[in-house]
Amino acid sequence: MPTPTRPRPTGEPTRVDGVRLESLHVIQDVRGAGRVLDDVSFEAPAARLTVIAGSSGAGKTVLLETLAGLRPATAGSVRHDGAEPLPPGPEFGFVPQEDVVHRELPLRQTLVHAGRLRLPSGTPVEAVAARVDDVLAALGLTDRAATRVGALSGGERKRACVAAELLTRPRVLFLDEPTSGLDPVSGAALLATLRELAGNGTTVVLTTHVLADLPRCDQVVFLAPGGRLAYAGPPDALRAAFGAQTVEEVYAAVAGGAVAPPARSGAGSEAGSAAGSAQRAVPECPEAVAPGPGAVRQWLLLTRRTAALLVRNRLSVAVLAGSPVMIVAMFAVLFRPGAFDAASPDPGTTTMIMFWIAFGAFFFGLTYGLLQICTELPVLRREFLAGLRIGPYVAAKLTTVLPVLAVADALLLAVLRALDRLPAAGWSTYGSLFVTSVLASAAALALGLLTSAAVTEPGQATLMLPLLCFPQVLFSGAFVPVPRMALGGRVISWAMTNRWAFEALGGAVRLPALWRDGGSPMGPPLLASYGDSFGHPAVRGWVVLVGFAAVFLGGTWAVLVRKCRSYGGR
Ligand SMILES: Nc1ncnc2c1ncn2[C@@H]1O[C@H](COP(=O)(O)OP(=O)(O)OP(=O)(O)O)[C@@H](O)[C@H]1O
Repeated sequence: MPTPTRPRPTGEPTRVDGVRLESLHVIQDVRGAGRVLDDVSFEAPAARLTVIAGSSGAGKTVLLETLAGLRPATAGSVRHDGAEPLPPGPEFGFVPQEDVVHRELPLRQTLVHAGRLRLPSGTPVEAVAARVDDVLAALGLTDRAATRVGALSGGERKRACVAAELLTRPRVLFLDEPTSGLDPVSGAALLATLRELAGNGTTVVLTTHVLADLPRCDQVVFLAPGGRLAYAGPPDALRAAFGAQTVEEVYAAVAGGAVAPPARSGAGSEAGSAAGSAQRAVPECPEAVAPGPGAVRQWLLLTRRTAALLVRNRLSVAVLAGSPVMIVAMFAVLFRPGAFDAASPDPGTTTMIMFWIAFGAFFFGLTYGLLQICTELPVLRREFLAGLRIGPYVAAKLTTVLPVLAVADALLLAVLRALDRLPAAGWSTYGSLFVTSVLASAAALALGLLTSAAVTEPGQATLMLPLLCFPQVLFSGAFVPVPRMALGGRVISWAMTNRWAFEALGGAVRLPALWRDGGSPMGPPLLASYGDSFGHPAVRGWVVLVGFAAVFLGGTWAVLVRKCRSYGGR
């Protein structure tokens, strides 16, 4: 493992004007967990490093999110510079427990993407690059700039998350357990970096389980089980406040219900002064901060980033390239050539070829979509706080992945024609087959995105694959023609995109005429079974597929807005 490098100074660091934070008699009731914070009052002074400690489940994360203004308090209040917390903007930094930078790209490129999304609209590319270089140097990451984020050590990756936050020079930075899982040297280096940030004016608040973090901060806030404040004050007075020899003894005393006397802990007095100042304070007018990029620019930036991530992700590339190759290979060995020969067709095979083209297009779309969102939800939620809009985000997924799907669909049709598994027909027939395939893929991609947005982890998305595929096969109308289905089956088949794609494809290659006039004894009975399944204009199927895609994309948008707005359990 590379030795953690100490941050290097980069000329004269720009001082920022840190935010003074106050927690005033905060009570936080969480559904399912009861009272998590119980009358917590303290002040986190501007330009200081405050550490929130306490045993597991004491409410440290909830307190951090409440102090950050991400969770409204059930009772009591939180003040930033004596006023209501403003919605998060460029002056606000927040690093949750999960990593909030993509792992696929080199560190510098990752930060340039983050900078272009977060820095004010119109910031020149060179200025973004210069800012990224400054931040990399300030965090001692310059020599790791070309390394893929996923290949960084845990401590370096945590600093990479902090780097993304520093791009906008935040006045306040919240971090949830940034030193957890780091070796003592990496943890100490990160703490030193955060101290330096506080020295430059940023108010830094972090939660921790690491005892060594406590003496390195300016103030300790100690939570007792049940979310009561046990201590708030300087770290060097912590042990004395509990009559303890070691910090471990403090943990044990607090677990047993000990609370430091208010006068010594400073909690009461500071809370008092905080409350007083809250009444006195004239809410400061927030500095005018230039807005970030608008919706169209966000869409362009996200499209570029999604494309870069797509080609860098080995699993995506394997799925992108592997699925069409696998399906074409299976077609070639499964079906004999010439099934569409007008003089002696093979009606059963023509049905199956149409079905598997429809299902292939569906499968490409679904598999491409399923891992798109769930693998980066923590990044999206953090960027949402920084001003990213969900509409451009979902649109960027579509505009990046759909062209790849279109190429896969076109290749599938071209190879099948070249292998004589599709009829010799004109451009209008193949144009219709192509449009139907692309729309089937688009609807499936949208279904994949919706599923990816709705699940809580990638493993669940993978489990959803068979669940989503089975009904599309069974109720497509290929194996049991729709007119032969029971009433319930017919109703369900309406909701299957594969049914509409299958019928439009069958109509495009004129299956009814081939079966009726082709001279195969199998033709007329099949025609009787399928009824008028293929008798509608392809446009009908296209409209239905576009409708499904729109509904699924709308659902994806709604789910993501709900998930992003509920940051901090709201
Ligand atoms: N969204 C939520 N829904 C239900 N319970 C919650 C939610 N958020 C927090 N809690 C509960 O609130 C309590 C405090 O949680 P919190 O994550 O703040 O603890 P913590 O001190 O940070 O713990 P740890 O150190 O283990 O991370 C826990 O009992 C937790 O289960």
